[in-house]
Amino acid sequence: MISIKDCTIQAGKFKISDINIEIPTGGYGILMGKTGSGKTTILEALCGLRKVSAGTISINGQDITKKRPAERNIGFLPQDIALFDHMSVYEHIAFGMRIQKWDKKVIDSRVHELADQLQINHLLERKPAGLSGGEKQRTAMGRALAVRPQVLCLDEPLSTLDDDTHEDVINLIKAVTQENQVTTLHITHRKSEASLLGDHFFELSEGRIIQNKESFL
Ligand SMILES: Nc1ncnc2c1ncn2[C@@H]1O[C@H](COP(=O)(O)OP(=O)(O)OP(=O)(O)O)[C@@H](O)[C@H]1O
Repeated sequence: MISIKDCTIQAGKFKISDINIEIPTGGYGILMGKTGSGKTTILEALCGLRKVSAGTISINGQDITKKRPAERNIGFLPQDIALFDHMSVYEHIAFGMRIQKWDKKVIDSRVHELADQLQINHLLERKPAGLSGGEKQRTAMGRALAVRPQVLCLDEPLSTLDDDTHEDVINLIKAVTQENQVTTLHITHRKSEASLLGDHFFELSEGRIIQNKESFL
């Protein structure tokens, strides 16, 4: 379960208070709201990239408010995807597991398992230059999911895709998040994306979180 409780988060002069978001284990939370309303700021606080000055953040009942990003067991797909030019698709997916010093054979088998799920087997030796937008998204998704995080944070992961690719990747995200049993918080501006993927819906409006029962925000 993701629980953001009574949090105050600041980014420069920008500040949001009394932020409350709760998503049960295995749930898929959608966060919407106007541009500049603070959605990324909330996601960054959850991932540990931004401090909270009040309130608590916990995952599966464990208080992680003061933990470093690497200790939180959260997979993060940032808005700009942020792939590394010099690394192959294989190396991207293996990245977190190598840092955590997983056994080589286990890394190899996990890379192939995810590449299968994400349908990027044929791209494992390629570098990001020349990959399509959808292929880059899948690679970043593989990197985010590799170490079996409890929580996945997606910041507008599909914003650069055309309508057909968009639908393909939505179906893929749905399948992959279910297969990997992660609790997800996903920022999007698209209502269709929200209703196809989400089961918990939050809107950030004038600094307040409103929880909606349905996806039509
Ligand atoms: N480091 C910073 N210093 C000053 N202001 C910041 C900083 N980071 C973010 N902000 C401001 O905080 C506000 C919220 O930004 P944030 O990126 O969280 O919005 P958002 O809802 O994700 O927007 P978008 O939908 O456009 O991605 C913006 O006004 C932004 O300029």
